[in-house]
Order: sequence, then C-alpha cells, then structure tokens
Amino acid sequence: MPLIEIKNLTKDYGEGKGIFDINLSIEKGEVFGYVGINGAGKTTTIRHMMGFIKPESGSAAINKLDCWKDSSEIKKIVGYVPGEIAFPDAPTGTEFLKRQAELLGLKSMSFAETIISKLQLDPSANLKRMSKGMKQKTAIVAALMADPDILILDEPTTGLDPLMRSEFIAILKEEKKRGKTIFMTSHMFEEVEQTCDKVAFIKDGKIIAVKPTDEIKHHEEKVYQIEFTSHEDYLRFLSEEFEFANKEESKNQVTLNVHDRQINALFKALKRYHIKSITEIKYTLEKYFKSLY
Ligand SMILES: Nc1ncnc2c1ncn2[C@@H]1O[C@H](COP(=O)(O)OP(=O)(O)OP(=O)(O)O)[C@@H](O)[C@H]1O
Repeated sequence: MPLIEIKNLTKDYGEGKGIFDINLSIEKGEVFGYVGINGAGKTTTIRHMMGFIKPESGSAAINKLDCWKDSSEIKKIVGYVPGEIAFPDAPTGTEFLKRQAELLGLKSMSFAETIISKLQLDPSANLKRMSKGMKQKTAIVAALMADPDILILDEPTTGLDPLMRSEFIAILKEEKKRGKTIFMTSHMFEEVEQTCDKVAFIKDGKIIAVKPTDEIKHHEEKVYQIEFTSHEDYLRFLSEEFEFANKEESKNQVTLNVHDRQINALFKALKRYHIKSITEIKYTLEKYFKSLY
C-alpha cells in the first residue's frame, strides 16, 4: 500500500476553483513533485493532506491514517513547510524553534542544529524582522527538526537565494538517502528535476499527468545543435534528410529534431562532414510542462 494515498479528493470552491477528483499514490522513500501554475490547486491539496481542510468528497490518507479524522496524529508524523509562513508570537527564531521542540517533545536539538548550520541561519534574530529567506529557513528547520519520516513541503525554496537553494536540494537528497518520503510543490523546474522521482501536473484543479522524472528527461525526440567547420560542409549537410528545426547560415549551424531511431543514421552521416561542435539540447521538465499547458 502506498504511504500517501489520495483518492477522488474534491473541494469545489465554485466558479471552477478548487480541486476535483484528485488521485495520487506516493510510495515510501519516494520524492514526489507537484507542479502547476498559480491557482492550480497545489496548496488546497496539501492543506487536505495536513488535515486543515475537510474533503467535500474523497479522502487523503498518510501511513493508513485519515488526514482529516486523524489530523493531530498526521501533524506528529509529518514535517510541514507551509506555502505562506505565519509564525506564532515569539521574540526570536531561537525562541520559536525552542517552543516547537517542546511541542514536539524533542529531547535533543542536534538535528535542528545540523540543518541550521547547513542553511547558515542565525536564528537569534528577531522573528518579525527576519528577511524572507531567513523566515523560510526557520520554517524549514522547524519542519525538519524532529527528523520525521515524511516531509510535505509547499514551495520550500521561496525566498532562498540560489546558493541556499542548492544547499536545500543537497539536504533533500540526503534525506531521500535516509529513506524519507517527500511531497513538494515548486515553481522551479530545475529543483524538481534534480530532486523528484516522480512528478504530478495539476491544471484547473485536476491532475493532467503523472510521470517519472527520468521518463520526462529521456524524451525520445532529441534536439541536436551542430556547427560545421566550413560553410561548404554546412551547405552540403542541408541536403541530408533530417528534420531541421533551425538553420543559422552565418554560423554554419543547424538545429535538428532527431527521433531516437534516427540517431545511428545521424552519426553515420556526420562522419562525412567536418564538425566544429555538436550539442544535445536536453529535453527539460519545463518544456514538458509547457507542452501540457
Ligand atoms: N478558501 C477558499 N475559498 C475560495 N476559493 C479558494 C479558497 N482557497 C483557495 N481558493 C481558490 O482555489 C484555487 C486553488 O488555490 P491554491 O492555493 O490551491 O492554488 P496553488 O496551486 O497552490 O497556487 P499558487 O501556485 O499560486 O500557490 C485558486 O483559484 C484559489 O483562489
């Protein structure tokens, strides 16, 4: 049985807003990405998973617990980073984290300190005066500090600078290695590509595709950019029977769409030419996303 199971989950806010008949299965140890444009229904799904909202119909379950009926238990077993952070009243980050640790019954702050150090956070600052990034880091520490087996992260890298985003990705990879199950939303395609095993795409409250990330990246249609050493070779190549996506005469450069089954033919043909460079333009999650929307 999957560790997280969402079945026919529906919440209709009217005027086409909400989520409709969402079905998702997330296995133990999986890092699962949830992607969609603004207002698609990501946070609404997550809020059901955390037991903040009662489903209109359908259900969400984590570790066989019903997310609504057993919501207090769910909150104990899941580390959660909300999409919009609103801290309870506390003077400093340190005080807030201390209170969180007490609530969670933590005996040691050692894991929290590891994450604080990796994120280079100074939690002693006034919570209200913290920058967006510092608040986000504090929320990440609060979610991870009890070392829970399940993490639900709603746009966890919002406000983090590129270096910290890389650090956070490294933390997620480490947590995955340690067997954690992670469900996360993100608008950063690279981040999803680097961390997630599987991605679900949501549009207008409905799931429109669920795919392993590797399958998306290993698209059978490849794109190659080839630059020839001479103009003569460039012109000669134009008579080859490949699909030309672009021709840049001044650079002696062509861009080709090549299906997997044509790759051998392409490389055989290229032996007859002097090549300056050949680059594969990788198919990305972003391109797949755009093709869906
Ligand atoms: N309590 C509510 N009452 C009415 N409409 C709501 C409510 N909560 C969310 N919505 C609407 O439901 C839709 C989905 O919102 P949701 O916050 O789940 O989107 P999202 O995918 O998380 O978007 P974003 O990427 O902008 O965070 C939006 O149109 C939103 O305005």
